[in-house]
Amino acid sequence: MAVLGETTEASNNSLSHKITAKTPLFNLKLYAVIAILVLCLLAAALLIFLCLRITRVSRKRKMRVKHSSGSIPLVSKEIAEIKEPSPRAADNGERKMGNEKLKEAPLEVTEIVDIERGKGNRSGLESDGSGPHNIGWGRWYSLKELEIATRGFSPQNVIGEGGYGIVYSGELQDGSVVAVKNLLNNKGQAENEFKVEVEAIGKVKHKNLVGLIGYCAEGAQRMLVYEYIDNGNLEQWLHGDVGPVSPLTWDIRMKIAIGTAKGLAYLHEGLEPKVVHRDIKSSNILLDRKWNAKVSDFGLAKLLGSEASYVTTRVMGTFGYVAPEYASTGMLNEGSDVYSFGVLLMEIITGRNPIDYSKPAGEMNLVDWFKGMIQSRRGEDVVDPLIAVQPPPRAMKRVLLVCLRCIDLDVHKRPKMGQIVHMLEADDFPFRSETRSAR
Ligand SMILES: Nc1ncnc2c1ncn2[C@@H]1O[C@H](COP(=O)(O)OP(=O)(O)OP(=O)(O)O)[C@@H](O)[C@H]1O
Repeated sequence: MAVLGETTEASNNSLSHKITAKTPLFNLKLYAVIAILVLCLLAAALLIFLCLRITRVSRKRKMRVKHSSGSIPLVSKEIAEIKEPSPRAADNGERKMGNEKLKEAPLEVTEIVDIERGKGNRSGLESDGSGPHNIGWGRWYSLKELEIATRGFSPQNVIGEGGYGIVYSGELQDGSVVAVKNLLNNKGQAENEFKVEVEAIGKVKHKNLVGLIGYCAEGAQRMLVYEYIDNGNLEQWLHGDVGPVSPLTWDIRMKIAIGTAKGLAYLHEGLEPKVVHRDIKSSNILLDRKWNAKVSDFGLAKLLGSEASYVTTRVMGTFGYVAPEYASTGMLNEGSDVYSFGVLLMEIITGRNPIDYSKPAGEMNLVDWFKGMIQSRRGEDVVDPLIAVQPPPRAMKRVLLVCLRCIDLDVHKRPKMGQIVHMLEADDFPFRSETRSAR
C-alpha cells in the first residue's frame, strides 16, 4: 500500500510538474496554453453561431419585404424602377421600336426594387428645409424652394390648369427653368405611397416623354417638378389661332405623330411592368422648338387615381379619345391607349377636334366622320385645309390606314405601338433599299 501511495504521489508530482512546466510556445506554462486554446475554440464557436444567426435574420427580412401585403405598396404595381437608359437602350427607344425587336432587346431598363415599408426618412427625402436632396433620378424640393422659383406661385407664372391642378413656370436657384404642377385634391394620398409612385415615374426617361425632375411632398402639399418644354402643346398648335397657314406642315405633323408613338411604345413595350397612359390627347403632347413631341402626364392616372380629379371627364380619360371598350366596361390595357392614339392621329391629319359641337350633326364626332369619308373614298378631303402643301398620296393613304387600324373595335386587332412606329416610318424603307442596291 505504501508503495502504491508513493507511486500515486510520484505520478501526481510528475503531472503537476508537467502542467506547471514551461512549453516551447512563448515560454508559457502548459495550463496557460490549454486555457488559451479552449478560449480560442469558444470564440470561434461563438463567431460561427453569430454569423449563422445574422444570415438567417436577413434572409427572413428579405422574404418579409417581398411578400408583404400591407396597405403601403412596396413598389409601384404598374411602374417599375428603371436604370438610366444606357446609350443602347436609348438607341432602342430611337430606332428599334418594332414590336419583335423590342422584345428581343435585353430589358436592361427594368429592375424592380424592394423598398422597405416607409419608416419616415427612408432615403433622406424628408425636409429639413436646407440644401439639395438628391434622390438618384432627380431631386426632392422643399416648398420654400418652389415658392421662390415660382415667385410665390404668382398668377403671372401660371402656364395652364388641367385636371390634376395648376401648372406654373419657375426658375430654380441654378437658373434652370421648370414646370411645377401643384396637385389638387390629394388629401387621400398617403405620403409614402405618393413617394413610391413618384419615384417610379421619375425613373422613366425617354426622349419623347416629359422628364420628371423632382417633387415636393410637405404636409398636405404635393407638387411635381418637370423639365420645361418651351413650345406649347399640340392642342394649341392644331386648334389655336395660327393664321391662314398652319406652321405645322405635313412633315412636322408626321414627326410629332412618330415621336408620340415612340414615347408610348416605350411605356408599353420598353418597361416591365408596362405603363398604360390612359389619357392620350393633344393637350398632353408638349412640343419643343424642333417639334419633338414629349408625352406628358404618364403615370399620373395611377399616382392620383381617377377620383382624385375635380374634372369628371377624368374618370374615363378625355371625352372623344376614350376607347369604346374602356368606356363601357372600365377595362383598361395598352389597346385603349392605341385607340386614343388613333383619334389623336386623325386630329393631327385633319386639324379637327375629336368632338366639335360647332360642326354639322354628321361631323361632330371625328371618328364617325373620318370613317364615313374613307368609306365614300374621299380620303384626300380629310387633310387639314391649313396645310399649305398636300402630302404625297401614298404617304397619306398609309397614315389613314394606321388611323383605321388603331380604332378597330376589336381591341386585339389593333396594332401595338411599336408596329405603329414602323408603319409611320415606312417612308424610309424605299430609300434604304435604294442605297443598299446602289452599293
Ligand atoms: N413640363 C411642361 N412644360 C411646359 N408646359 C407644361 C408642362 N406641363 C404642362 N404644361 C402646360 O400646362 C398646362 C396644363 O397642363 P396639364 O397637363 O395640367 O393639363 P392639360 O393637359 O391641359 O389637361 P389634363 O390635366 O386634363 O390632362 C398645359 O397648357 C400644358 O401645356
